[in-house]
Amino acid sequence: MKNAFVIQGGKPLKGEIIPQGAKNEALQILSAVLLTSEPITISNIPDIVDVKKLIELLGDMGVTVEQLSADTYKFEAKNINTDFFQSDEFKSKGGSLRGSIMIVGPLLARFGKAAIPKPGGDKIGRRRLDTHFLGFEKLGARFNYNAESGFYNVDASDLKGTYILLDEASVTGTANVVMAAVLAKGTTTIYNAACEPYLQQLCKMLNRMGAKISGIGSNLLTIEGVTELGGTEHRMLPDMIEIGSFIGLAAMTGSEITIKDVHYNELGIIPDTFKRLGIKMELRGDDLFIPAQEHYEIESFIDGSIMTIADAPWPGFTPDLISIVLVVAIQAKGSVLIHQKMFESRLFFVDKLLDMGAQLILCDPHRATVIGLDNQVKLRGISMTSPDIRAGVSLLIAALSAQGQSTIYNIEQIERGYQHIDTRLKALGADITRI
Ligand SMILES: CC(=O)N[C@H]1[C@@H](OP(=O)(O)OP(=O)(O)OC[C@H]2O[C@@H](n3ccc(=O)[nH]c3=O)[C@H](O)[C@@H]2O)O[C@H](CO)[C@@H](O)[C@@H]1O
Ligand SMILES: C=C(OP(=O)(O)O)C(=O)O
Repeated sequence: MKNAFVIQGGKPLKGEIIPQGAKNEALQILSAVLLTSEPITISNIPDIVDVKKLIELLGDMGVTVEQLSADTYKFEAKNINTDFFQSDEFKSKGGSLRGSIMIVGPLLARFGKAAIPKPGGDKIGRRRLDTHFLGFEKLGARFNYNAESGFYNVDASDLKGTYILLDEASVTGTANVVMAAVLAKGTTTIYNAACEPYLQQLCKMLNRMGAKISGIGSNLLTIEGVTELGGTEHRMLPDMIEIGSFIGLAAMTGSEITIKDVHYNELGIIPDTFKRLGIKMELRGDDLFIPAQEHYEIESFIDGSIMTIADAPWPGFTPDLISIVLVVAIQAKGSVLIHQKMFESRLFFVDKLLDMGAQLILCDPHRATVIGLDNQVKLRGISMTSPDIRAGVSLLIAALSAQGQSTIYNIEQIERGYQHIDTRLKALGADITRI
């Protein structure tokens, strides 16, 4: 299997790119098909490794999966084999991606039991699951850890609605608890709920299936339990993290790129955050046009102090774009403090950027100061390994902007979340070879 990209950098790109369907929405929406025995048709499903793994896992459990077109599937969770959850196969497949944790909520809601293997996902710091466990427990679930098998078995034969104050606004945690609560008896109130567009999309889909969720888009959700849910159709939003990545790519490589059908109103603070780095963009209909820019200048705060870009739960700036912002700042004019608050190991990839010639200081595991080069000096190509999905794309952007050849190993990390990325960037003129 070919697992590296060789990139000849320094060539400006040009053209149109269509963002894929959202990875993190897809993982929630696909898990929700387990909530009903009726058919659910989902379109704009991204063709990426994590999503394919989850679809395969659903099939292993007994869900009928029919692919209707390249990005549209029909699912029918009529006959679910609950014994599968104790198998080694489930342990290895379920344990290989983060999103698999979200099948637990629907399974508890519909079958009263589930098992949880330790989930995968990026190694970007501690990734605890307390919010999921505490939420399920509040609804009446009981956990039993089997040290021998490495599974948490959960029993939830009688879920009852209640008031739940989440210990943090966890994205997958909120989705999981919502999916458990929709079929619980009585009313559940979830406060400090995460409210990313992923969750809004999930709640809207559940309501179309017959659920009664109000407060969508806020951090206070009220869910009146119903006895059963029916089928529906759902279309995934474009991936806002991919859109942010393409904005960064355009700026850093001095390219003119049009990002098609971005659903601008769902992008929250993302465009404004890139604008704070001085990146110009224009909304044309629902397409985002990024002009070729030789220079972009980082703004200061109103009091004249140095700009800080930090992540926060939605509607704050998503942590999944912090690595991209960091890389793009390297060729800006001015300085910026990048603060990755949520994850403690997500900035360590900057040692590769230093090797490429970036001017930055890693202040501590959470913070890096970038002193922009203003395109006076180009980065130089090197060989490097991608540690996680977003660092991987950031390194790819850096490599495309650099002089000379770069090699990025471990591109499985990138392909976990970016669909056919080499082919799509080649269509814009990028020189990328897979080896
Ligand atoms: C499959 C999926 O959807 N993955 C996303 C999901 O992961 P996931 O749902 O696993 O992440 P969580 O939202 O649970 O939390 C992420 C990290 O942030 C910390 N935290 C969380 C909330 C908070 O208010 N304060 C805080 O510090 C948590 O302790 C944890 O370390 O959300 C993350 C945070 O947007 C994203 O990076 C991941 O891409
Ligand atoms: C960290 C991410 O994904 P996961 O939660 O699947 O590891 C991400 O999408 O940036």
